[in-house]
Amino acid sequence: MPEPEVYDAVVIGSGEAGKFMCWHLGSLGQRVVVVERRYLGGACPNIACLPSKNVIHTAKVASYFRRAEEFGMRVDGFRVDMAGVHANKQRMIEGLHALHRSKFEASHTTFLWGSAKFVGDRTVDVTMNDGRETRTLRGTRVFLDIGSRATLEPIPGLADAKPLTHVEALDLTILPKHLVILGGGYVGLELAQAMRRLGSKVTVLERSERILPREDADVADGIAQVFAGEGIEILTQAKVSRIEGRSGDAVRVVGTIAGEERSIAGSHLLVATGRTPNTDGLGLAKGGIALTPNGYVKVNDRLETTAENVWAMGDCAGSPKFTHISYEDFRIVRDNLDGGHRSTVGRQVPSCIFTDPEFARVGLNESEAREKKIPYRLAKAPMAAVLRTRTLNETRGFLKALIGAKDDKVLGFTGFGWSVGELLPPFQLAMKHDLPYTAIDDLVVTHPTIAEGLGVVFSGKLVPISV
Ligand SMILES: Cc1cc2nc3c(=O)[nH]c(=O)nc-3n(C[C@H](O)[C@H](O)[C@H](O)COP(=O)(O)OP(=O)(O)OC[C@H]3O[C@@H](n4cnc5c(N)ncnc54)[C@H](O)[C@@H]3O)c2cc1C
Ligand SMILES: NC(=O)c1ccc[n+]([C@@H]2O[C@H](COP(=O)([O-])OP(=O)(O)OC[C@H]3O[C@@H](n4cnc5c(N)ncnc54)[C@H](O)[C@@H]3O)[C@@H](O)[C@H]2O)c1
Repeated sequence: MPEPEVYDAVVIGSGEAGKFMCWHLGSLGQRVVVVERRYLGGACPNIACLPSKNVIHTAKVASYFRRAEEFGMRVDGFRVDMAGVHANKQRMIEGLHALHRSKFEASHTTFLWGSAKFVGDRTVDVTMNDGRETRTLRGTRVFLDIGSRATLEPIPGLADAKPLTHVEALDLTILPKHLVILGGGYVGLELAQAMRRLGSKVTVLERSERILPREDADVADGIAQVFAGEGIEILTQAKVSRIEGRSGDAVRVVGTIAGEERSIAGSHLLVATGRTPNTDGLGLAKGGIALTPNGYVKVNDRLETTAENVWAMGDCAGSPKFTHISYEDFRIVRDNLDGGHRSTVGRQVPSCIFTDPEFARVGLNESEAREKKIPYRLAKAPMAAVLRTRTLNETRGFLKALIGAKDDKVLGFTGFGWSVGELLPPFQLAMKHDLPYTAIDDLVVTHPTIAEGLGVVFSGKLVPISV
């Protein structure tokens, strides 16, 4: 083995946690190197959160064209130019790249484009993308933030069908005639509605009894109703036995829907059936880094791996797969390096699905309360009671909060409606600092804002629900 280049910190993967670790340690004057094989700044700005929200917003613009008459406009025909949709998204990504480059430069991080592979304790070989000589790096500390990728289940014919994943779907410059989507979860639902609004025929196949199987039935039903109104076909209880043909040309999904033999033909196939950690092919065992049975890096509640002075953060560590959670992973590790005692145990995991209307949740929902036998009092109100929604012609949905059966603690909040993701923080604050729900209800909130929902949700009686 050649003599390694020694750094204070070797960061593998420039995703959310990895880049913040570089910027933090670099700003302290430490010698930091990051190895990134493809995406400057990781998945979020390149192929996941931000590009998908950009395309989703463009699709919303398209939906406004279709709704023009409702607002008193006359639009004499319009046409979606997918190359233009793509170009708009690319411009946003280029801006994000510039931002990332400036932060890596400001923190004096050495940025290496290449793939890292462990060859020993805290030591990696880097195969450089530009074909130059392999470099060997050793870190006093090593941080893994290698992310995850779309799962390709071993369904006969699936790999040969060359399906789209979110990566290719977000890079389309032509509109699929009929997009068939495997999976009615986060990726499947967000992209289903966006592609439908841009003009594709869309069919979603979900193996469970309903889309978003972990969420409450009223949320899943609400989204299903909106989708039906927009002409999106949702087929639940889908058991796919094989795929024929090729995505981009003609593809056919064969199996049963609710027990009945079916064959669904489309022009394109998108897989959105969950994630697989990028932990293969990295020689982690050579670095003394163990994996869980599901292939995630094995970590404790401080995100320490089985190798001393090696941490894993984000998707690859099996953390809930959200950018804000990867960022929180970074904060936990950062604070513990400074002598803190932060842990992943019991942390809040807020989430938002950017369908239109969007769905947001933090803490307990009704299904979990039933499952865990936690009695609660339910506050629920329609979004139409938040008067801002009437000014926007966006009255669909509801808000609900779960309050303790015997005290005024906030157990959880779920919103399905216009901009409800913005309502999460006050509930989070109350939950984190043990404030009663009345602390939220008592706020003087600007009129007319969606934030008035914070009071509206409590405007009726709290209904006791026994479980
Ligand atoms: C379509 C889509 C939309 C999403 N939307 C949202 C959203 O709106 N909000 C939200 O919170 N979350 C969203 N997510 C989830 C979110 O994108 C991920 O949870 C988050 O990006 C994970 O970040 P990370 O820090 O784990 O690593 P990543 O951002 O995945 O970064 C890992 C990096 O490591 C690099 N890498 C891997 N192996 C190696 C190696 N051997 N050598 C060198 N480099 C390597 C990869 O190239 C990658 O750049 C979305 C996901 C998808 C797929
Ligand atoms: N807005 C956001 O924050 C956002 C957006 C996109 C993705 N994400 C993150 O990325 C993760 C991955 O997203 P995802 O949509 O790939 O996974 P997911 O777990 O959210 O949903 C996958 C869905 O596919 C279904 N499924 C699995 N195998 C199937 C099969 N063979 N046939 C039909 N249905 C099948 C599952 O029952 C599930 O409902 C999410 O869980 C989330 O953490 C977040």
